Amino acid sequence: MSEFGGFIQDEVANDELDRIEAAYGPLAAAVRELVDATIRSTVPPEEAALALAEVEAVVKRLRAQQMPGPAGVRFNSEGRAWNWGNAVVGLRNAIAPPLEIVHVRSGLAHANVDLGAAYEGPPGLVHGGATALLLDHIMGETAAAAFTRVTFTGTLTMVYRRGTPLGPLRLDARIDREEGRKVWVVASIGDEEGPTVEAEGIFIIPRWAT
Ligand SMILES: CCCCCCCC(=O)SCCNC(=O)CCNC(=O)[C@H](O)C(C)(C)COP(=O)(O)OP(=O)(O)OC[C@H]1O[C@@H](n2cnc3c(N)ncnc32)[C@H](O)[C@@H]1OP(=O)(O)O
Repeated sequence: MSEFGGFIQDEVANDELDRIEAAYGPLAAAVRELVDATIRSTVPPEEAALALAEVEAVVKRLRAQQMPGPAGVRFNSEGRAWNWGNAVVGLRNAIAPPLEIVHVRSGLAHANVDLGAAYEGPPGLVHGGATALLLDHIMGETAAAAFTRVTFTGTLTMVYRRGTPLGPLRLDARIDREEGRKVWVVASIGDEEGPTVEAEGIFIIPRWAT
């Protein structure tokens, strides 16, 4: 294994990656269910205590073999890249919705997502930090121009026009302009009535990546 700016070359074969993802993807989906069920359950406390013992047993089973730190962003020489722990798109991260981003072309992307009880801020509405999280990520991927370059968020501005209801939402992002190592991206998240949050960001191609 070797590392470039935190991106790790890890020669796991594609068919082995498929096997791992086929097992861990559904596991993460079940943990997302667990998060939602834990928030919304109305079973008596004694029943919750029994559930705790079962969850602790599962944690123990998974802790039997662990990576020493976070999952990182990895790639192999077969052209595959994976970021299983990513907070927005990570296949193995139950905190990630996960967002499935469609890159229409370089610099233009959208995504549909359904946010449930785990993303609540004000009653019935998405937490303002959660909308910023999702927007930051889709904007970052958009700035990266179909993964042909590395970009980091430099400045992010959010305008919250109205509350974002929990439920089905759509995100849109596009590159507005570029100048040297700076890429301006505009984006929005909203429901069927239109945008609820509009964002503008300056994404920087770091000096070390040029
Ligand atoms: C595909 C993966 C998608 C990932 C999506 C998620 C996106 C993220 O959340 S990234 C994580 C959050 N962001 C960070 O942690 C970034 C932390 N900051 C840094 O690493 C650095 O400060 C970095 C990379 C932004 C800039 O560093 P560096 O390359 O040394 O910039 P530097 O040479 O000083 O400046 C280059 C240009 O950018 C401008 N610039 C630098 N920092 C900023 C900033 N924060 N905001 C606006 N402009 C900036 C400079 O003014 C300069 O402009 P000009 O060329 O006109 O003079």
